[in-house]
Amino acid sequence: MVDVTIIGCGNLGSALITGLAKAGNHDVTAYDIDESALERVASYCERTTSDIEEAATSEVVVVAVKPDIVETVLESLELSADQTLVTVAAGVPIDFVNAHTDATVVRIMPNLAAETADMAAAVAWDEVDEGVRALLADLGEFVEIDEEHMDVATALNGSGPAFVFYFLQAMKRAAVEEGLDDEDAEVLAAQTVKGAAETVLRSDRSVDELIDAVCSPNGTTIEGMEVLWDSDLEAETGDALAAAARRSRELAEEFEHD
Ligand SMILES: NC(=O)C1=CN([C@@H]2O[C@H](COP(=O)(O)OP(=O)(O)OC[C@H]3O[C@@H](n4cnc5c(N)ncnc54)[C@H](O)[C@@H]3O)[C@@H](O)[C@H]2O)C=CC1
Ligand SMILES: O=C(O)[C@@H]1CCC=N1
Repeated sequence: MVDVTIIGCGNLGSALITGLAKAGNHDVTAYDIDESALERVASYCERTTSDIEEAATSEVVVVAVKPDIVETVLESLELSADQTLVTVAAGVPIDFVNAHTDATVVRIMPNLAAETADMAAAVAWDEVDEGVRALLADLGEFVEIDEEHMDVATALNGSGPAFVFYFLQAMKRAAVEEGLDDEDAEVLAAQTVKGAAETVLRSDRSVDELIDAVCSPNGTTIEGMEVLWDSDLEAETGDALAAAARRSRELAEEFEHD
């Protein structure tokens, strides 16, 4: 059992807590200044606290507050060199966090699918941290990247779930327009996205080969694919990703000027 504290139990912090509870390999302490946030996660963790000193005793301390609150939290958090501080905040550089703590700093870009242990995460570290590696492995898939690529990771796997939710909803709405029941359409759209993603992760075939495998000659799929290939969807998706990455770089600049 690795002791982990999650500081900030909002959307992301609570997803991490729920996912870790599912895996069962961590002793989790939840800390927040908002009592109602602690109440919402209480059944998924070993303890909740609003005492920062108690929160600071774990081997791994994850700071999951909004980027503009990170500095306040770091200033109240006394960690030692044998502890690890994990930062998840968009745009907050490792150097900034290092300047506020004696702990080893690991920067990750997680996502909301931590809740079901289906998280995609990118991690940047000077040296592999075994405690964080085990935590990430429990929550889904992760890749190691250089910190300079954190902005694009933030856009791809941090913001990415929202982009996929949007696409899923567009598929669902179109099916409802064609007459399908709303709930049935949601189940079919969501399971289709999940299955397609699993297929990409588990298959040796490229995405283009997989598209080809669904497109029967003179069948239905090719008719839809022709519409997508003729559309601006690929360019628009690229623009959405670029806009999110640009915002991550902007946030980082704010920290460099501090
Ligand atoms: N929401 C997402 O999908 C993702 C968020 N992140 C990062 O995670 C961080 C948190 O984002 P969200 O969970 O969406 O925000 P949120 O607003 O849902 O949650 C933040 C939590 O921090 C708490 N908080 C505020 N001040 C605090 C303090 N001084 N001490 C302790 N707790 C405090 C709030 O009460 C709240 O429960 C951000 O830095 C964001 O960039 C990263 C990847 C994905
Ligand atoms: O929108 C945001 O700023 C955070 C970071 C990545 C996902 N949510």
